[in-house]
Amino acid sequence: MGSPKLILASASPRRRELIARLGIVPDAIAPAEIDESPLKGELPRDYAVRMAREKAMAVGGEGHILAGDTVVAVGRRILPKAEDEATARHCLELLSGRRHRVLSAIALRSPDGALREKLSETSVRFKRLSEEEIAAYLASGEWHGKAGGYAIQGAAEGLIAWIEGSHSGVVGLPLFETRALLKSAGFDIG
Ligand SMILES: Cc1cn([C@H]2C[C@H](O)[C@@H](COP(=O)(O)OP(=O)(O)OP(=O)(O)O)O2)c(=O)[nH]c1=O
Repeated sequence: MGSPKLILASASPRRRELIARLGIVPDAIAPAEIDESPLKGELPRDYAVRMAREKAMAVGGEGHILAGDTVVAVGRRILPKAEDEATARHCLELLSGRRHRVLSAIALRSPDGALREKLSETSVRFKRLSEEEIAAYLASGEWHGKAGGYAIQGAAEGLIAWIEGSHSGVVGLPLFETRALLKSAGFDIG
């Protein structure tokens, strides 16, 4: 018997590319529209898991539904997705020269209603960023729409001194956790 059907509840091309590295092509892609505001006092990891779960619940269709959510946190503080340059600058100034965490949660809803979740946690440290480095990175535009105002899969990796955890998790879909979750749901993965 082949693998069950998979629906990827995501608008992110990066999640599609990452899951392809496991040899999986989703049967359908269905972006989840949900309210992504954190609750008052919500911890970063709780927020990431809740978002992944809500995305998996928001999408319909026949098959297993996989969703993910990636959150950048400094201590208990959840950084925004940078939609404008001022926000991106603010994030980069905050991340400069210090360690932060990237929480990447995934949720898989099975046709029988069962919901499985996993969380990947990665520590990342940027070098101390000079004004020139920040200005050049802002000019690249790569921060646009990214949690925490950077994308490790682009030029920002040249500014990252150290990472411990899951590189794919930082990009948006932790492959170790995703493979384990899909396998436990009966997917045929080599
Ligand atoms: C830190 C970091 C974030 N990001 C991106 C991934 C996500 O686009 C974004 C986190 O937002 P998410 O809400 O996790 O994902 P999304 O809105 O892009 O897609 P969807 O909800 O439809 O699945 O930040 C990177 O691409 N690279 C990085 O290094």
